[in-house]
Amino acid sequence: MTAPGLTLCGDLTMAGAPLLRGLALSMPAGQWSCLLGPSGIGKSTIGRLIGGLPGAHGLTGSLRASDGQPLAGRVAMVAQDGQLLPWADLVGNVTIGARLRGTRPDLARARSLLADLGLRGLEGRRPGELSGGQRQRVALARALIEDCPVVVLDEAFSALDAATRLTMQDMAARVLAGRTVILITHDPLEAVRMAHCGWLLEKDATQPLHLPDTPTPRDYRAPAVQRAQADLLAQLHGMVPA
Ligand SMILES: Nc1ncnc2c1ncn2[C@@H]1O[C@H](COP(=O)(O)OP(=O)(O)OP(=O)(O)O)[C@@H](O)[C@H]1O
Repeated sequence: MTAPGLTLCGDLTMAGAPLLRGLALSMPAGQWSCLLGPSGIGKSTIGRLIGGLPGAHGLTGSLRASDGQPLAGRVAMVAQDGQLLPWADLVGNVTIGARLRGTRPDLARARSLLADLGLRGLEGRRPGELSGGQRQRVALARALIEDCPVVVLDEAFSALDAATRLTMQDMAARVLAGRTVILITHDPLEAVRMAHCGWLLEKDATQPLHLPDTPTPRDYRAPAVQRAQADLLAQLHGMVPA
């Protein structure tokens, strides 16, 4: 699997009204690109656009993969709440894509992915019998089984406590290595730990993030990480009306 880079240029609308103008985002192949910005600015809308999900949004401009091939069928999404099926067990949740397509689900691979993500022995449980962190791992397994080269993580770790979040971020970096990841987050530390590049979104401007030039996932204790986190938090704080 070779992951393409993505470029998104132009103006985004929501229900016919302007949402984000002058986008010029270049998301490198096989790396993590982060989208940050105030609530309601349009981060998830960009995720849905990349994922090809329907909605009231429109783009005047272009969204292209660097290999020139269509993106359809090559993007997996992991959402904040995991969007698991409450009545299906974990294997049923992980294999839902195949079932919906009417193809034979790969049950062995589903079990193997669940085991890789630390969920061995829980395969027969329903999502309601799991912790929030375990549910997030099931959502990640469901994205991984599709073997898509592009993965959108939309607030995928936001429901977790701080320590579990760090563990999940490290695990995601490991299992998603080589894929092009779009990380949508509210958390400046998550952006600074995980992203190779990123942008702070504003209605009419897109500012690149200043991230440490070190390998990811970065150590949250490193002075450069702490400085970048504080600077980003100050920028975000300045964008919230008093
Ligand atoms: N179907 C819709 N019809 C009209 N407006 C919508 C629709 N879906 C979303 N919006 C609006 O589009 C804007 C962008 O929403 P989006 O979910 O992309 O923001 P976000 O930056 O991800 O926000 P948050 O950080 O709060 O999740 C918001 O103002 C939202 O109210």
